[in-house]
Amino acid sequence: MFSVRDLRFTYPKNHVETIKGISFEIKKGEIFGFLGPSGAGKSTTQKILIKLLDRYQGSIYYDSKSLSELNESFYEDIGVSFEMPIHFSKLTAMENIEFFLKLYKNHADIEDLMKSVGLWEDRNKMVGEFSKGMKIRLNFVRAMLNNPKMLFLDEPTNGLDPANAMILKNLIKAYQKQGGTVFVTSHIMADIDQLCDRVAFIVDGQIKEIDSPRNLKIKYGKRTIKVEYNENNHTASQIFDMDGLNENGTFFKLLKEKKIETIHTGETTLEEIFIKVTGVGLNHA
Ligand SMILES: Nc1ncnc2c1ncn2[C@@H]1O[C@H](COP(=O)(O)OP(=O)(O)OP(=O)(O)O)[C@@H](O)[C@H]1O
Repeated sequence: MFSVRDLRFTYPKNHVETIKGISFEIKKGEIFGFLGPSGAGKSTTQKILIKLLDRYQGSIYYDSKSLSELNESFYEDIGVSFEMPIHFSKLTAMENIEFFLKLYKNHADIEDLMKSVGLWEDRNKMVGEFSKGMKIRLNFVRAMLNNPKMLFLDEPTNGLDPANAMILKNLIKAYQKQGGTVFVTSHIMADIDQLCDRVAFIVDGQIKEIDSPRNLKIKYGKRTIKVEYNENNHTASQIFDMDGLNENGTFFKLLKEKKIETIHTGETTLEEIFIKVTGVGLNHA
């Protein structure tokens, strides 16, 4: 869907590059994430991809066409959500939708869309009366009004409580199931882990690693197993190497003779991997 090669960008008044030669591809139908600390260049990259910033160096292709040569029709293809919900609170949900629908030639089936987010019954309520969760769902509807082939989401769960964050993540996954492609930025490791098919680690305008969260965990995770068991009414534990486990006599003896409490693989979290790969934490500014 997108192919980005050696992208470089400097803000007009800055002397140093904000984006320092990054390359990546976003495949059709995938949820692709940019994970990085504040100031890494996530929003800047998104703004370039949605043609809000130009004068970049390098090449960007969208659906095999050079992004710089695409006209306004590009906006018929994409949906964007860069903000916490902002709606006209004195208008009903439907009035809000009708207002923004006028911006597009392509129109989604609004009844379907509103039903899919569970807001159809509330369509004639004033948005001012909506709960935070309802506003978030309405914001998602706004990004979907033109039936986009691709969604751009900047820090979508920032400031949301876990329940509302989950609502939003489920909507994003449902969109993907229907064939949509998503580019999402976040500094929240759990979002990326739960949502993304592939993730790029970005720090200081550079991509340090790109892969699926699962592959990253396999690549950087510890190949160990920790067994916790009861020993004289206390919890004891032993760590075993996963390699050669099928021939490890001590491991089998433990399973046979002790009351096992837990068995865990030595999985590394994405955050730990991020620090390992980039040398900085996700909250580093
Ligand atoms: N309009 C601008 N003019 C000059 N510099 C800017 C501008 N917008 C952003 N920057 C700088 O570019 C760098 C990258 O910013 P960007 O917003 O892309 O980071 P980010 O990874 O999205 O961070 P955050 O998670 O805080 O949004 C930062 O150093 C920021 O100060």
